[in-house]
Amino acid sequence: MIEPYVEPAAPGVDRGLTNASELAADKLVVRFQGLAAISDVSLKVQRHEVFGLIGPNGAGKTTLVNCLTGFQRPTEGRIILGGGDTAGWSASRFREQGVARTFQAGRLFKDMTVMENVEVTAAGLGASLRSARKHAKAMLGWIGLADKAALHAGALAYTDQRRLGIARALVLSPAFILLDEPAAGMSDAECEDLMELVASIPRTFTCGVLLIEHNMRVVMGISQRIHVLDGGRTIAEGTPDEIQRHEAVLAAYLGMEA
Ligand SMILES: Nc1ncnc2c1ncn2[C@@H]1O[C@H](COP(=O)(O)OP(=O)(O)OP(=O)(O)O)[C@@H](O)[C@H]1O
Repeated sequence: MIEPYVEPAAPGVDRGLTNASELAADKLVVRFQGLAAISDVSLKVQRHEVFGLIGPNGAGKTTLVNCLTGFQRPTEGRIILGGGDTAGWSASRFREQGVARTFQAGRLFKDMTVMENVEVTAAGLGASLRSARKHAKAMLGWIGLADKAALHAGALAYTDQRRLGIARALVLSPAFILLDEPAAGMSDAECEDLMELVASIPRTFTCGVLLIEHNMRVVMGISQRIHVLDGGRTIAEGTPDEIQRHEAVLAAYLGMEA
């Protein structure tokens, strides 16, 4: 059961970073030395939803998320945040404007405590240390890591490291959070907890979620809409029910464990 999130009385991190109701890719193309990793992909993530992004290995999911967060410049096309073009924005500008992400590899400060990991992230956006600490504490309580706040991040079990990554992204008070395979390596029971947690993000934080996930039970269970890539191209978009019956999707996954 997830605890209610209690926002600290004096938030140091501005919650109104952006009023954007949508984060969109418009006719996106990314080429690496001539190889098209993304070809003419358009999608829109809305602030009230969990939006799943799936596709076989090498489909272009991470490249797309890299573009949506300023880690990769599109070769063609645009990334639009709340109707405004983001051309030329750095990754830190995306973060400041309310687009946060987690990474497959975690990227935690392993020698710092769990609390410090969240605190420095909040402080990095300009919050005072006191207010960053308040936020970090509230966030760790919500995500279920309060009792591990004093441990080194490197000492956490893998699944708790994933939670910490999400806590760090959420403490930035984002309008959108992009989660790269949060369920990787988790047991069925851990996946259940994660599903409950991720599904609650839009209403708890007024924050849209883009979820890359290979675990079909997770992505089908909590996404309102799902976009499917294969070989850098869009092959389908729809509700979980529609996607599970979609012929091109079934063909793309044929022979793969889904
Ligand atoms: N920096 C890069 N330089 C060259 N090619 C790249 C680079 N990044 C990705 N690619 C290629 O682009 C294609 C899409 O890769 P990407 O990692 O986006 O796929 P993915 O759907 O996230 O895969 P996975 O599910 O395995 O993480 C692949 O063919 C990959 O080899």
